[in-house]
Amino acid sequence: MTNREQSDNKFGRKAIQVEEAQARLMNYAGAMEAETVPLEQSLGRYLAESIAAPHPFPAFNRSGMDGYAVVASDTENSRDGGMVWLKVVDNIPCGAVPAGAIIPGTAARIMTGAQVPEGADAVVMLEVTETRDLDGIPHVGVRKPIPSGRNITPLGYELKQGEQVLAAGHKIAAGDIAVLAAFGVHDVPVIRRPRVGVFATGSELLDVKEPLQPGKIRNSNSPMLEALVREAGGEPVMLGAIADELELARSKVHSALETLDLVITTGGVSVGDYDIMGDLVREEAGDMLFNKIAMRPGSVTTAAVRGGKLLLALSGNPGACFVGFQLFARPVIASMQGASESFLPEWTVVLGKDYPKVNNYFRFVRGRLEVRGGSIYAYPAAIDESSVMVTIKDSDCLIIVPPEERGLSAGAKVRAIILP
Ligand SMILES: Nc1nc2c(c(=O)[nH]1)N[C@H]1C(S)=C(S)[C@@H](COP(=O)(O)OP(=O)(O)OC[C@H]3O[C@@H](n4cnc5c(N)ncnc54)[C@H](O)[C@@H]3O)O[C@H]1N2
Ligand code: MOO
Ligand SMILES: [Mg+2]
Repeated sequence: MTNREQSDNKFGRKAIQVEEAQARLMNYAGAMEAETVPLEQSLGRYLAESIAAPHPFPAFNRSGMDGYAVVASDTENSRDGGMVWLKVVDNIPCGAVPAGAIIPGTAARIMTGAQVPEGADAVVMLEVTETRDLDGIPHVGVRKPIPSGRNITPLGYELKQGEQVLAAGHKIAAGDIAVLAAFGVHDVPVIRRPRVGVFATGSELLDVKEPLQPGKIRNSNSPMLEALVREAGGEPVMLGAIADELELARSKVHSALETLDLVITTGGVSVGDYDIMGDLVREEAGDMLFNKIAMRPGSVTTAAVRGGKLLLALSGNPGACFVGFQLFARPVIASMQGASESFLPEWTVVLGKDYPKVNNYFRFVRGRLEVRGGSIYAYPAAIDESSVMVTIKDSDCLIIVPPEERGLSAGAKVRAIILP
């Protein structure tokens, strides 16, 4: 047993791997109920059902140009530079229904987006036509043959009726909203957002509005977590900060878990005298999922289940709190919204500069991505200790540094988790 393992054992802690911790959490991160939201509020929500096209799209043969709808074979005779004159029998603006079919020798003036009349199989663009009256009747002259189908988008070109267009669990983006609107889905079936209680523990914590006092710090993790929960699609319910008192924490946790869907705390999970969240979870060992993970930062991240609901106790150290959220809270919140993909994407990137630090755990290093010469580079933050807050803002990825004997050199291929 290593020294580290001996000391973990003394405190009733046994480190598990990141994937194992994630898997244990996901067992309790089932999707919430479905609800409907107005289309204009559906951005970023996860679809509760798949959506199939209720009708073909487009629902009629659509003109792609302003010009004349013609029978293509009529224009054959213009092959040798001769002009073919067609009788103009209709004028079809967008939104109108053609008066009748086009027969050989006739044409209809038509606008972009308007319904192509029966019989017509091509649209000649306005710029290559001439007009004149013959016997007081308007005629259009076409100088070149046009192939059948030209400038017409056929019915069902984009989607056939019944074709699945959006899958359940898909996160709705602007393009999806266009699809839903086009199909008349004004009440969108989505999974309810989980209500996520957030509170901080720490007798040193001041509110953002309070003046600084000796030995104290402002609570920066709570507002950060509020933003992270919102970004992940959850509905944050801010429960303030409490002093490091076990009974206070116990009643806060219990009441929050009774009314909310998930509770996230920050602080007090290590082995210090006032690390009450660690004690709280240990005391109710039957409920504990884990209290040590083989990772840095955030090794002390702790989780428990009560009444089927998750308590995720993140470290107080800001860097560890942030990383713990991205690795554990974000996928849980996504999965509770029925997301088909709960985890952040991982890319293979090139390490931009040496990373000499080593340890026997996986390390998730805050980094910045840069594209150069067709390759994606990731630069580790200048200071990335767990206790450091300020470089969180400079990071758009977490570089995964495996537990190696030696550090990594610039140019090494590494995996990186891409932050939203
Ligand atoms: N003897 C040991 N000491 C520590 C160990 C260990 O294994 N043995 N682990 C270290 C590691 S790793 C971490 S990470 C921290 C975890 O600390 P806690 O989760 O118990 O967090 P606190 O003790 O409450 O606070 C740590 C640090 O973070 C600041 N903090 C706390 N809450 C907030 C907040 N809401 N906003 C901003 N900053 C916050 C707090 O003031 C402390 O500076 O333990 C190590 N120690
Ligand atoms: O494991 Mo602590 O959470 O490094 O930073
Ligand atoms: Mg502590």
